[in-house]
Amino acid sequence: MSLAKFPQLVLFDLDGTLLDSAPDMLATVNTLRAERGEPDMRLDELRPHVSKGSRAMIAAAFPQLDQAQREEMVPIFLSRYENELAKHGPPFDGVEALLGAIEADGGRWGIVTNKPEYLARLLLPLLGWQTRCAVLIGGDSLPQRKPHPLPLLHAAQSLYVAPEDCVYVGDDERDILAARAAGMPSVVALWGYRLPEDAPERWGGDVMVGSPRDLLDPAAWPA
Ligand SMILES: O=C(O)COP(=O)(O)O
Ligand SMILES: [Mg+2]
Repeated sequence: MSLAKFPQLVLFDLDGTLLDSAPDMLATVNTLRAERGEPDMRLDELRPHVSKGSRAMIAAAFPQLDQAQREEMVPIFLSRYENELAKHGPPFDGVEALLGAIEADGGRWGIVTNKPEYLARLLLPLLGWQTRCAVLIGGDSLPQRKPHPLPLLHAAQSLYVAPEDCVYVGDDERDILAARAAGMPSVVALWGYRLPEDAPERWGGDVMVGSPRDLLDPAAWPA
C-alpha cells in the first residue's frame, strides 16, 4: 500500500476544472442570441472561452458589439445563466471520485473561482457539495481576483493551512499565475477549456494532468 497522501487542502477552480459548465454557458449565450434574432452558436465555438469569464464569452458570442454594449450585457448574461445553472453540464468524469478520495484520506477541498460568488453558492446544493466544500471564494468576494494571489491566500488562511501545504488545480493560465504568486503548488487541468493559442506547458504549473482520474493516485500530485 502506498504511503503517499493527498494534500491536506486542495483548492479547485470551478469552470473547466470541477464543472463542465460550457453547455450551461452555451444555453445562456443562445438564449441571448435568440432574443436578438441570431442563430445558435456551437459548443466548440464557445467552449475555449468559458474559463476566461463572462466578458470573454460575450465578446466571442457578440463580436459586433462595442465595449460599452458588451459591458451592458454582463448583468443580463449573468441573470440568464442563473436559469441554466448545472442544467446541461455535470462535473467532469472522475471529479466525484476524486473529491471522495480526498475526503476519505482526511483531506479537505474548496473552490476558488472568478465567477461571482452568489452564482457559485447557488451551484453548491445543485451539485450536492454544500456541506463538503470547506471554503468558497468567488471573483467578487475580495478586492482582487485571479491572477492575483489574494483569493488563494485568503482561502488557505481561512482554514489555517499554509499556502505551501495546499495545491491549486486550474485550467487557465491565470489560475497557475495566481498559485505561483501565492507560493502554492499547482496542477494544470488539461481536461478544461483552452484557446488554440494557449500554451499550458509555459504557464509554470508544477504538474500537468490529463484527467481528474489521474489525480486519484496521490503520487500524481506535486511533491
Ligand atoms: O467565470 C469565470 O470568470 C470563470 O470561472 P473559473 O474561474 O471558475 O474558471
Ligand atoms: Mg476555469
